[in-house]
Amino acid sequence: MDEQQEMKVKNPWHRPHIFLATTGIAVAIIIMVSIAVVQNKPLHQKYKYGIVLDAGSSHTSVYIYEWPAEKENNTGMVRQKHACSVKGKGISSYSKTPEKAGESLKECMDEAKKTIPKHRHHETPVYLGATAGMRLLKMENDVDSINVLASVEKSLQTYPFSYQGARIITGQEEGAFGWITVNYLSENFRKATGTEGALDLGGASTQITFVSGQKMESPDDSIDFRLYGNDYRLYTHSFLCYGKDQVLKLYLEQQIQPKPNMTDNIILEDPCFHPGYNVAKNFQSVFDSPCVKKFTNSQKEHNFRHRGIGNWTKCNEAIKKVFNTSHCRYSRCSFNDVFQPPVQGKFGAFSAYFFVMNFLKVTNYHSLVEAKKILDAYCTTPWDTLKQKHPDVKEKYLAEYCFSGTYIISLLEDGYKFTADDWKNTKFIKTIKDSEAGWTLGYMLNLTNMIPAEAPDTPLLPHGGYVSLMTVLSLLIIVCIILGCIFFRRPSGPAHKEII
Ligand SMILES: Nc1ccn([C@@H]2O[C@H](COP(=O)(O)OP(=O)(O)OP(=O)(O)O)[C@@H](O)[C@H]2O)c(=O)n1
Ligand SMILES: [Ca+2]
Repeated sequence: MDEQQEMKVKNPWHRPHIFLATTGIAVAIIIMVSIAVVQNKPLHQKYKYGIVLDAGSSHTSVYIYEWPAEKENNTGMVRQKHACSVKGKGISSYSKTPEKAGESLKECMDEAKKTIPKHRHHETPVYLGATAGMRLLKMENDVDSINVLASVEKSLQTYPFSYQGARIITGQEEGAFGWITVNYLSENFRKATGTEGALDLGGASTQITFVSGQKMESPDDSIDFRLYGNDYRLYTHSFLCYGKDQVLKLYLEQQIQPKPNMTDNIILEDPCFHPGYNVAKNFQSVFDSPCVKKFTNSQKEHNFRHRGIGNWTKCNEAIKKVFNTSHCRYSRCSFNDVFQPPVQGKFGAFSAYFFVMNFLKVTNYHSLVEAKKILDAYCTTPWDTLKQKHPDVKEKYLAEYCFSGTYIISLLEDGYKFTADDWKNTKFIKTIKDSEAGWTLGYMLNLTNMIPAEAPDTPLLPHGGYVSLMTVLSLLIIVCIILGCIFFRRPSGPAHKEII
């Protein structure tokens, strides 16, 4: 045996399996270190929290959001941890007893204190945004609206959180932040598929928001955003008085056609209410809103009889009249002389869109024609039959679903000019990945700068992928070490024997 042969036998590096095992270990270690450096993320996430109060016209909700502290600039990371519905009506209903507006928040805010870990309290921002109910109160009586806001502010400041203000948000903010919420939760800002529009139907106002490539003819209805490195031109409009409760007042006012010499003998035969529905109502209580103006104060003292006749076709015809389509100063309008480009893409419809359609069991799997048939059948159902069938549903809601469902279809079709295809592209939603759809999340993301204009640097891998890869590589190293040990120790091959 020559010298070269002897070297080969004595030097274990010359054995291919040892060489392979060592190279495997080295490569695995290099990959692991590189990924760990790029990933640069602790395994135990620390969570941060934020609180938003949605002071709506019909009720107030307190939302608690949470997100991993290290990932706050990534889309889809903030989620709803908890929601609490404040007992009673919206804060605008306390216009004559403002101190009660603040008191009403106590239960839900106490719950927030328990839900959020104590050491995070002082850094948790709290925002209150009031919507159409307070916009209407401000129009009616500015001082009353200031007092109500002062009362909720005083109450919120007694909590250990970081109070950031209570204000009436604009209809444009309400629409735009609802759109941000929907697209943030669906992670559409990073997808090539584009964004979806947002439809919000509240008690007092309604919003439509979508990306449009058309020329924006009215600057008030247009907002430009740069989010995660993409530019978006949004069309958004909020219709005050066209929420589900206020539009019912507009409709009833039109049905009654107030006359100067009105008495208590007025009977309203209403196609949007069920046969057998027969309730005495007070003009004052029905028409207590700046949205309806045709009743004089003396007329409001009277009562009227509200009788249902359950006729969907007539109901639909009557509802159409709440949309004024006789003038349009732009190239195209939705209604009431409001500019609107043609709707485009998919839509997520939430709040009362969902409550009403969910009750009626109408989805976008039904065609528009089928949806109308379902409503027709519902509207003609006698009132007594309905009450027996749904003993747990609040009577006020139950009585109004025929009107509200018909209004929703008319708002989409006659108001926003949705075609049967646009209807198919519209989903009625309550939540997206367990977080409620609405303006609050978008509002908080904006105020805490959690939606950057440019795409933030993202980790190489999602957390799950990172953990899996590290595990596989660790196993590979262990296997290589074991193999290496075995082959190092074992005398192998005939060459060895020959030496001995
Ligand atoms: N399970 C429910 C809950 C609410 N509603 C009704 O749906 C409407 C809208 O509710 P919401 O979206 O909560 O309206 P607000 O936010 O209070 O009103 P706005 O946004 O106009 O200020 C209200 O008439 C409310 O009474 C309903 O029909 N069924
Ligand atoms: Ca609302």
